[in-house]
Amino acid sequence: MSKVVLVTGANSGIGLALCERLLSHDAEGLQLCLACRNMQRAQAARSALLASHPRAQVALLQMDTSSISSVIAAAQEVKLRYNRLDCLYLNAGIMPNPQFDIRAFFRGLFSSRVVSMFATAEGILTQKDGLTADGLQEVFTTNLFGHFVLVRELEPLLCHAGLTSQLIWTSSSNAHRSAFSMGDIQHRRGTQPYSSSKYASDLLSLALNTHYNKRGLYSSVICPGFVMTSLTYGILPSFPTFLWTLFMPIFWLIRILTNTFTLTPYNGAEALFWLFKQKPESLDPQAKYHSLTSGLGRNYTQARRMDVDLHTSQDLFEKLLQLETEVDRVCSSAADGRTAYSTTCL
Ligand SMILES: NC(=O)C1=CN([C@@H]2O[C@H](COP(=O)(O)OP(=O)(O)OC[C@H]3O[C@@H](n4cnc5c(N)ncnc54)[C@H](OP(=O)(O)O)[C@@H]3O)[C@@H](O)[C@H]2O)C=CC1
Ligand SMILES: CC(C)CCC[C@@H](C)[C@H]1CC[C@H]2C3=C(CC[C@]12C)[C@@]1(C)CCC(=O)C[C@@H]1CC3
Repeated sequence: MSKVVLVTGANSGIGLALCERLLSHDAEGLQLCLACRNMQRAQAARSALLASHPRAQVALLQMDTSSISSVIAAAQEVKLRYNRLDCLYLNAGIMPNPQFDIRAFFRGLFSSRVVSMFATAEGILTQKDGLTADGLQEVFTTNLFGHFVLVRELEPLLCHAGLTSQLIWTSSSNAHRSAFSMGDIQHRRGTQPYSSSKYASDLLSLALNTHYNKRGLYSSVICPGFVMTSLTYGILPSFPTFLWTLFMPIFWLIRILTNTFTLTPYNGAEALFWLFKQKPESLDPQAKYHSLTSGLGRNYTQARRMDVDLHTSQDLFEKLLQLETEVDRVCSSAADGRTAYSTTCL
């Protein structure tokens, strides 16, 4: 029986490289569904995949993870098309308006924190977040909450008696506990919405295991390392792409110090692909699976313990459930014409 795999943010970067790797592994035994917000880019990605795997089954699904109504409509469509889902990759993500602190970077270069700075970008990167049409924080909704709603909506396809399914989150080494606050899960007030959203995905994955393992659904988290994609090009927008290419020899040298410099989307997708081949029951719910590339260019996956605890993960899960109910209430009253479609109160 062919496996049904859905990937969000599949039209570029790490998501697209993952699709390519999955099809190279098993082109005919998969039903791959690319969930993307921009159908033109999605179509281009599908054509590229079919060019190298002409017999593959590759479907497209329109979904904008920053819009809750779009996520719910997409989930409805998935339920019409498939009767089960084996693997759901929660990969779509944004880091809008990044601010790179050059001074902090140079201070870090000449400190004992240099390796950790290159691996995690701690202390050198902030972002300016915006609001979605629903009045939610954009980074939180795109990276985390839209995916949470998707999982909840797809529960009937993911939880099947006697069978197992997998959720695989693309998190980051930039996920820091210090950026996250339980009193402000959307990160309305801080300057590190990206780090906060990724730390929240680490917590949420643990909570999802607590709630769903007994129903055959397992959740894991990966970190792709530092990969050159449109997301990272956006960090230094004044840098033309060729300058990044000129830096490649420096990055290869840094890779000798920190094997987190995976650099290519293919290498970055290593842990995503590795997890697909594992028995979900055998995975550690408290581990983050890192894509790593050695100085000699060898790709491998390594599990590292996450800085998460059950109590905090449970608190976040409950807050997300509350927010889901609230968004649902606002959506239904908007549909009845009772209130404007806005959740600025959340
Ligand atoms: N590159 C890196 O070094 C690292 C990346 N990551 C994570 O990897 C994931 C993939 O990023 P990466 O491949 O680097 O970057 P890309 O920008 O290449 O890919 C991001 C993907 O997410 C999609 N996306 C963004 N916003 C939405 C939305 N609202 N609805 C649906 N899809 C959306 C993009 O679609 P569109 O083309 O329409 O914008 C694109 O397909 C992200 O979660 C990122 O945080 C984690 C650690 C390091
Ligand atoms: C010679 C200079 C131009 C080098 C600049 C390097 C930095 C731009 C990068 C060093 C560590 C990188 C990093 C990320 C972005 C780019 C760096 C800050 C991420 C934050 C990208 C997104 C993630 O999820 C984690 C990455 C950690 C490392």
